[in-house]
Amino acid sequence: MTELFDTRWNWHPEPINFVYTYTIRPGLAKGWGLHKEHEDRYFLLDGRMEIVCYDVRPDSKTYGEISKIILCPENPRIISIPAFVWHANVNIGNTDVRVVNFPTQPYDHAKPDKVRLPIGTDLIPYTFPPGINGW
Ligand SMILES: Cc1cn([C@H]2C[C@H](O)[C@@H](COP(=O)(O)OP(=O)(O)O[C@H]3O[C@@H](C)C(=O)[C@@H](O)[C@H]3O)O2)c(=O)[nH]c1=O
Repeated sequence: MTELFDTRWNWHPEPINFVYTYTIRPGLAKGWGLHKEHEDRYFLLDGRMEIVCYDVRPDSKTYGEISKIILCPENPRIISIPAFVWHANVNIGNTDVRVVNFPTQPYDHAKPDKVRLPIGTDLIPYTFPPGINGW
């Protein structure tokens, strides 16, 4: 049994109003993606996932930096990705990754809050290992 979210933790000021799950096959990445309005809040259900982040918030102390977070079953946790942080979610294991996302806004089918770049872009100073394919 693993709890995913509890407002009494006072971990995040925004309530839950929308939840979905996604899968990433081995060797694949969802990225790069950036949201201008909402935060993503991820909880890993299965597999091993590395999130590579590139912070383009001008007022951030990590502006211009790359950071990486690994989500794995040995260390269950919920993490948030702020708006205006590019992120690529990479399956670094041999089995499917399954993640629950509790974004701070519901998905707008008519106008998705999402900007994409290919993972091989020159605009982000990061090179993925050979064999990783994005969208
Ligand atoms: C997120 C979402 C997508 N969709 C649809 C729209 C589209 O046809 C299809 C795939 O959409 P997406 O490409 O946005 O979903 P996905 O490929 O899961 O992209 C993900 O990428 C990472 C980097 C993120 O930042 C996540 O927030 C999420 O956007 O699913 C929904 O119907 N509801 C939803 O809540």
